Amino acid sequence: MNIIQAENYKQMSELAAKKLIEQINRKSDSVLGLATGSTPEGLYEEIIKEYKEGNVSFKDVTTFNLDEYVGLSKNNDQSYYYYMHKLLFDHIDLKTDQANLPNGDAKDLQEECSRYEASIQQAGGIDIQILGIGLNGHIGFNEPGTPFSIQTHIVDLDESTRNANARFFDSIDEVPLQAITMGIDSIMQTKQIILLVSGSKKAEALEKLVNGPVTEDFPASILQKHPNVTIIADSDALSELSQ
Ligand SMILES: O=P(O)(O)OC[C@H]1O[C@](O)(CO)[C@@H](O)[C@@H]1O
Repeated sequence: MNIIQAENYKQMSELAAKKLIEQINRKSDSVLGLATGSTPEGLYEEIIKEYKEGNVSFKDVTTFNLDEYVGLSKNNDQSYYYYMHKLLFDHIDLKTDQANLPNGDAKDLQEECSRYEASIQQAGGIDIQILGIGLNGHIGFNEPGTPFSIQTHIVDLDESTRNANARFFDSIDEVPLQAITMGIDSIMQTKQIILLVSGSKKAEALEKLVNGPVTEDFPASILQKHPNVTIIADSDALSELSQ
């Protein structure tokens, strides 16, 4: 694993944007894997800035998001569909039909998982995947105990994850109980991974990811086995590693 130390959140976001833009400028029809949560918000701001300055175009790019809540419609302002449009897609020249998220409002969720996984394969696989990490080591919404062999699937969200994400909702009761997420196997099949980690709250999780045992009890530990992972972390997140 290659670890890049950023001074702070802004620099982490700039470095990640630079890597994504280099990828697109090298291969205009790149397939990007995108993440939600607080961590990539700065990355998306940087990308929009670079796009507006004419440094990159997304017209041939395809994107796949990691996950989506079950039961929220696209118009719900807590859905990841809404988040991605508001924070990125509405500001760049990515074609709407090239921007993919699991449909958490599908009638047949199982079928939706298979359809989503197949559409990633049809697009030729993901060239570069952006990841964040949850405090309990989740990547996407793959909670501790998720089999490493699983592809896109429906998950019951951990109480700790619902609590962590309650800050985006009016109350914890409104946080969905389930989500659709790309599985660990789907993530491991991506060609390159950029993991973003910011803040002292994530320091312990990052230390476990890098130095801990590879175990389904801590899903992110599987990244030790991926051939091309770059971690971009700020100094607060790296505090447990550098001791
Ligand atoms: O960036 P945050 O908000 O700390 O979230 C960490 C991770 O948790 C999720 O939001 C899912 O809860 C992931 O999509 C994200 O990578």
